[in-house]
Amino acid sequence: MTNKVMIATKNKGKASEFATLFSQFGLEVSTLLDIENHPDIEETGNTFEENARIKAETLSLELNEMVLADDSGLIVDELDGAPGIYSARYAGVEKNDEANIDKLLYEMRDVPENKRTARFYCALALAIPGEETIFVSGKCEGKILTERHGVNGFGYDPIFFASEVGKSMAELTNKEKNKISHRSEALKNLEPILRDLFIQK
Ligand SMILES: O=c1nc[nH]c2c1ncn2[C@H]1C[C@H](O)[C@@H](COP(=O)(O)OP(=O)(O)OP(=O)(O)O)O1
Ligand SMILES: [Mg+2]
Repeated sequence: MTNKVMIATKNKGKASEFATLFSQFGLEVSTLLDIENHPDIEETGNTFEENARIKAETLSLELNEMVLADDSGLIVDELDGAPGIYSARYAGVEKNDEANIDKLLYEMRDVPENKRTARFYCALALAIPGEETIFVSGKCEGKILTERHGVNGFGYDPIFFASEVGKSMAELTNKEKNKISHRSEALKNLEPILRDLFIQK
């Protein structure tokens, strides 16, 4: 077994977090960003898990190797769970973080502090050729801020107040975020499976 994990993502923020997280296991990561001109894999599912499955299995079939995929997003209680699986395209244009934040701040403009609860959710799918795809998930509880704080991270991080640390996600270093994030919690749940797969035999 190689010491590389292929991740079906084009998101640089995720790629960087996974690189740090997997380095703890002595594993390196590659992503769709390393494959020249790879087309986007369309997310046609109705749940985070379905979309993670589509991304992982599509690339796994194409490469005939094990592939991990992450489908994640922000769930806002006052907005009945929106933007949810549509987080990346909330403002209409695909993957425009600034426009997505602006839209969310606008939708939440009249919502008082005690009703601004939200959570990040991450579904991971691990597709292995010839085997059933494995799913794990993680979440991170917080609140939607009324303006941007911090410059680190990606996506909605500047307006997500992480309750556990009392700061916005974008005020955390990559290492600090990895201690509390939905993504790291999901990966912790995958750890025993990864150990089995990568154990030296
Ligand atoms: O830790 C996070 N901190 C801030 N924002 C986050 C985080 N995790 C997910 N998010 C947001 C970004 C994007 O608006 C959506 C993910 O959408 P999602 O389809 O899973 O990822 P994506 O399209 O950016 O990359 P890809 O599908 O190639 O993995 O949720
Ligand atoms: Mg996506």
